[in-house]
Amino acid sequence: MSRETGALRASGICVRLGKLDVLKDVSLEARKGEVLGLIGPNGAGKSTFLRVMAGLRLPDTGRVTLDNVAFAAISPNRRARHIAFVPQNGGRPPPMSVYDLISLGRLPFGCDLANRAAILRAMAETGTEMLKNRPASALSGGELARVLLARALASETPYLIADEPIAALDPAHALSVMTLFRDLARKGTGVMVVLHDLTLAARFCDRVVLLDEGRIVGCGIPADIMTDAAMRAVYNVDVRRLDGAVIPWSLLRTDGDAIR
Ligand SMILES: Nc1ncnc2c1ncn2[C@@H]1O[C@H](COP(=O)(O)OP(=O)(O)OP(=O)(O)O)[C@@H](O)[C@H]1O
Repeated sequence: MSRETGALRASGICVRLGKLDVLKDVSLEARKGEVLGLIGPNGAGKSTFLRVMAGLRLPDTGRVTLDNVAFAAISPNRRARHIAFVPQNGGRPPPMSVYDLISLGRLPFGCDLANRAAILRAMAETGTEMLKNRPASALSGGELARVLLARALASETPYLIADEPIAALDPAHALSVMTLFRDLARKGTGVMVVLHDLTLAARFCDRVVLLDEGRIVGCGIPADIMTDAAMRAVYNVDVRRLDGAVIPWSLLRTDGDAIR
C-alpha cells in the first residue's frame, strides 16, 4: 500500500443474514476529499454496508479494497490506521472517562507523542472538551454520539465512516458536525456517512447513494438522485424544496396522493 492512501472500493458485495438478502451486488467507491451520504429507508442495508466498507463485517461474496489491496491482505490494525468508524449505536459505554474513551481512537498507532494533540483536536472539533472528566456512562445520548465521533476523529485517518452520527444531535450540533465533515473533506478526508436527514444530506453531501432493499437505486450529486419521484418511490413521502434542500413534507397514500 502506498503512503498516500488511495480509493476505498467495494465490488459486488452480497450479504445474507438469516433468510434475508440484505445486500445484493452492491458496488461503490468512496473517494478522498468528498462527503458521500448513504440514504435509504429503515432496513435498506445501510449499516450493514457501512460495516462491510469499514472491514467490520465480511461479505458473503464480493470484496473491499483499499488502494487496490483487498481487505483480506490488510491487518485489522493497519486498516484501523486508514479507516475510522463511528457506530450507529455505541451501546453501553465502558466504565472510563470521556477523555480515556476518546483516546482509544489512538490505539492503532501505539503510544506516540502526537497522541495528545490529536485527542485535543478531536475534542475541540466536537465540542467535547468540557465533558472530558465525566464518566462516559453518564452522558446523554447526544453527548455520547459526539464523544464517539471524537474517538474516531482522534485517529485522523484518511477515511471516516459514520453511521447516523447526527441522529441524536440537536440542530446546532447537527449543523456543526455536517460542517466539520465538509471541512475534513476539503482537507482531503473521505467521509462516508449514513443520514436520515434528507435536508442536511442534500445540502452537505457531494454525492449521495440511495439504497433500497439491499440495492443501490441511485448514486450521484444530490440534485440528480433526490428527485421527487425517487423520494416518493423509496420513502413514500412527498417533498418540498428550499434552496436546493429536500424537506420531507407529507406521507403518501397507497394511490400515491399526499395525505395533507
Ligand atoms: N443479525 C441479523 N440477522 C438477521 N437479519 C438482520 C441482522 N442484522 C440486520 N438484519 C436485517 O438486515 C436488514 C438491513 O439492516 P441494516 O441495519 O443494514 O439496515 P439500515 O438501512 O441501516 O436500517 P436503519 O435505517 O433502520 O438503521 C434489516 O431488515 C435488518 O432487520
